[in-house]
Amino acid sequence: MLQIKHLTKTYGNKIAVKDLSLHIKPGEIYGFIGHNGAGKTTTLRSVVGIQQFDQGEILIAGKNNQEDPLACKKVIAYIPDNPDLYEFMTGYKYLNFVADIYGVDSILRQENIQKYGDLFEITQDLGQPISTYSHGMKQKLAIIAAWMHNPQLIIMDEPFVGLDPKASHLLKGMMREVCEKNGAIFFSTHVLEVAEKLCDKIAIIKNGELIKQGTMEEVKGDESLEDVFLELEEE
Ligand SMILES: Nc1ncnc2c1ncn2[C@@H]1O[C@H](COP(=O)(O)OP(=O)(O)OP(=O)(O)O)[C@@H](O)[C@H]1O
Repeated sequence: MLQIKHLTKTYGNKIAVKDLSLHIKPGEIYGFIGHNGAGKTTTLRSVVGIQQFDQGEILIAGKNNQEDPLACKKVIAYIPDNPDLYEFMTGYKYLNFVADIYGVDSILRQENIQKYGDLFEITQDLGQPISTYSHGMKQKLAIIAAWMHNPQLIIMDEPFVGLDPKASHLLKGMMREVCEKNGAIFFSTHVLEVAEKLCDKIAIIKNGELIKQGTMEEVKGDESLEDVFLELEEE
């Protein structure tokens, strides 16, 4: 579903990501963890095609994201670390705007807006401008927008930040559902307890370089993910 091959990205003299390779298969929830400034956002932004990179290749469902960006964007959804939405739009307007971009038919969009609006308990707020929403409400709206076109690959940067416990629980279930339909999820998080419970596989990045990856068992063995992560950080 997603193949990152030898990705390198520099900002001036700073190497943000160095020779990073990862393979995420259909049906997998893949967690991406690392210290602040490790290179997670840089990697995710390169995958979704909103940032140029210096070297490497990224394939999404077999297509190169630089040579065929539209085909790639059609099958993915991206939730950035900060839900910077169009504040002047109402929630409804924003969801319809996203649905228009992806060509979602009117029946499916209404179903999705109703279903996820009710589940996240923001249906009654969808008529209000986004500028009046709390951080968590904006995050919920960004999640509903991401799920609007039934994407095959969902990329999320710190998706649980700002969500209340019920919404976090709901999102975890939605992530699992995507994978049961043979989709895949690649997401960054600092919440290691969530990663440990939720992820099939995990990659740990340190100073731009991948230092460990594999199934949860391969990465942590009998230890907790937190202990393994802290040990690797010390090395
Ligand atoms: N636009 C930019 N210009 C210059 N340097 C940048 C830019 N964006 C990121 N960096 C640098 O690249 C490195 C990786 O940053 P990145 O945002 O990818 O880290 P991260 O792992 O997502 O961190 P965090 O967990 O804090 O969100 C950091 O050293 C950061 O300072």
